Amino acid sequence: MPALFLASASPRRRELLTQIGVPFTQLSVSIDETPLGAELPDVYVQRLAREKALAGLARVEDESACVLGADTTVVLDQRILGKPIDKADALAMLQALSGREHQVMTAVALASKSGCTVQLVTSRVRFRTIEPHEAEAYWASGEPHDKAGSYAIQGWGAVFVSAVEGSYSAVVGLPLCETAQMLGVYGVEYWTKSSV
Ligand SMILES: Cc1cn([C@H]2C[C@H](O)[C@@H](COP(=O)(O)OP(=O)(O)OP(=O)(O)O)O2)c(=O)[nH]c1=O
Repeated sequence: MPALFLASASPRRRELLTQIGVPFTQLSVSIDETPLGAELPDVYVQRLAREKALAGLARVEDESACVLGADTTVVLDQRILGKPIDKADALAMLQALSGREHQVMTAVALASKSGCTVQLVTSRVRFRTIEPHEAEAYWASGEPHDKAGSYAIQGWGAVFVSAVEGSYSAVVGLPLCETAQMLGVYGVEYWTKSSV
C-alpha cells in the first residue's frame, strides 16, 4: 500500500482523516491563498487543494507516496469568505451570513507521481439570525480566528446553524465519503486503525 501524507497544518483535517482509520504522516505546506482576479469560488478552492497536494508531493522522497491536500471556503452570493483578517472582518462576515443560507465548498486533491485528482464537495448551511452582541462574544472566544467564514460548525458556531444539507465532514474541512473513495482508487486503505 502506498504511504499517505496529509499536506495540511489543520488539526481538523488530521482528526477527520484519523476518524476513518487511515495511517498517514502530516506535513505542513505553505502556499499563497490569494484568489486570482475574478476567480470563481469553485475554481479557487480546487486550485488551492491541488497546489497544497503538489507542494506536499514535492517535499516527499518516497516515489510511490500519495499526498492529500484540501481547501475549504465559505461562499455567499458567489463571494469567497476566507479566514478573517481581523475582528471587523469577522464581524462583517457573521453579519452577512446571519439569517441566510450559504455554501461551503471543500476541494480534496490526491497527488502521486502519476498525477493529481481533485474533487469538489459543496454543502449548504443555513444560519439563524445572529445578534451583534453574539457576534462580538463569538469573536472573543477565539474560535472564528482561523476558520473560513469566521465560524466552526463543530464548535460553538453550531448554535448559529439551523440546517445543513450535504457533507458535514466537508464543512469541517475534509469530505470523508469522497476522500475514502479517492484513497481506494490510489490503493490506500482506510479502516486499518481503530479511531475509538
Ligand atoms: C466553515 C468551517 C471551516 N473550518 C475550517 C477548516 C479549515 O481548517 C479552515 C479553512 O482554511 P483552509 O485554508 O481550508 O485550511 P487551513 O489553512 O486551516 O489548513 P491547511 O491549508 O494547512 O490544510 O476553516 C472549520 O473548522 N469549521 C467550519 O465550520
